[in-house]
Amino acid sequence: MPVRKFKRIEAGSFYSYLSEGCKLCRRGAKMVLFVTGICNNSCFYCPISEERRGKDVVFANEREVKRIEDAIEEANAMSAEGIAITGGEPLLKLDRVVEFLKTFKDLHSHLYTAIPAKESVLSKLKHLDEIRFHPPELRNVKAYEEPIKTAKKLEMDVGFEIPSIAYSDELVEITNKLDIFLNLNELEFSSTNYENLIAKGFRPNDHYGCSNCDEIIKAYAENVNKFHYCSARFKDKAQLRRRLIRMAKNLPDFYIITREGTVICGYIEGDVRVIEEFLQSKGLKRSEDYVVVEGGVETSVEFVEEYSSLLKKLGTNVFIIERYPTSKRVVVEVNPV
Ligand SMILES: C[S@@+](CC[C@H](N)C(=O)[O-])C[C@H]1O[C@@H](n2cnc3c(N)ncnc32)[C@H](O)[C@@H]1O
Ligand code: SF4
Repeated sequence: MPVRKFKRIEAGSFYSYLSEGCKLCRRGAKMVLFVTGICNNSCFYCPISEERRGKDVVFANEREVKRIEDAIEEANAMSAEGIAITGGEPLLKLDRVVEFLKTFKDLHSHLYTAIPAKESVLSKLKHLDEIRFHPPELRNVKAYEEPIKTAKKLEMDVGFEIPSIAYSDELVEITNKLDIFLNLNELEFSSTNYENLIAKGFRPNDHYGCSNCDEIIKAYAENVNKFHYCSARFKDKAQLRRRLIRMAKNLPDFYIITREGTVICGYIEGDVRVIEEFLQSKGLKRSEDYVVVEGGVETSVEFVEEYSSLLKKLGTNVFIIERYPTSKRVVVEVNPV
């Protein structure tokens, strides 16, 4: 990979230009707002999961959003400094986007879209700081020239963002001519695009990125002035891990935070009323020393180790678990005490 003008190389990612949205994202400080799973395009590489694809669902990171308060709660849980508005196609739900922009107007915002939106639409996106256009399958790139000019006029930072599927002379020419940035994502494999990508000749690497896209990446890197390449490994190893650590730090102190951003704690499974009575009799305070979760209570490792026999006599099951600090609490390891 060429290194001539690139500022930093980390986990395979490198850049000559980094937008404010990318700076925050690299620090794990962006909350991803998935505005709708609906989209009128059908890119062969679209990575959207079955759970979301084609469905009018809203998520803030992994948390399903039924009311705007759910998104606010998630933003607080990770001390978000910015929002990344995506989908599906967010501009198909313009009112929702406008509402999110208003709610989070004090945070940095960037939006992904495959629609070459007109001024009548773009001008409604008040408070939007940054916009990234994606011409589906790199077709009809010219259609984005006017929207790019309009977005610049509206004082947004503007760029293209595409996966590394092919080199496009036209896209590079417009990027340099209009002095915008290009974010090139390493083409990522998912369960929903895997067969399509294999059929087109792409091959996955260890990080579900692309093992045979190097020539395409190199060509963009050599020809685009404001360039940023974001690898699948970087997204997983740095970006996600940093967001997890931010979330973990907002949990009560009894959780042990690992380098990967997971947390380790004691988990007491059983009748919450009985467990709470016991914990409080030992001087533990709710929210500070223990947390009520689905199916039981989480508390410190030391506590469950010390009181496991008594807790079992109360009819509970006692474990030490390692889990993600996210709203879904995905458990990665369980050890009975
Ligand atoms: C999934 S799209 C959703 C928003 C909007 N529909 C769009 O296409 O811009 C968000 C971003 O993911 C990028 N993308 C799509 N498929 C990808 C893949 N398989 N690997 C890496 N990036 C991908 C797109 O270029 C876009 O910038
Ligand atoms: S435009 Fe975006 S959401 Fe729609 S199919 Fe393409 S990548 Fe997926």
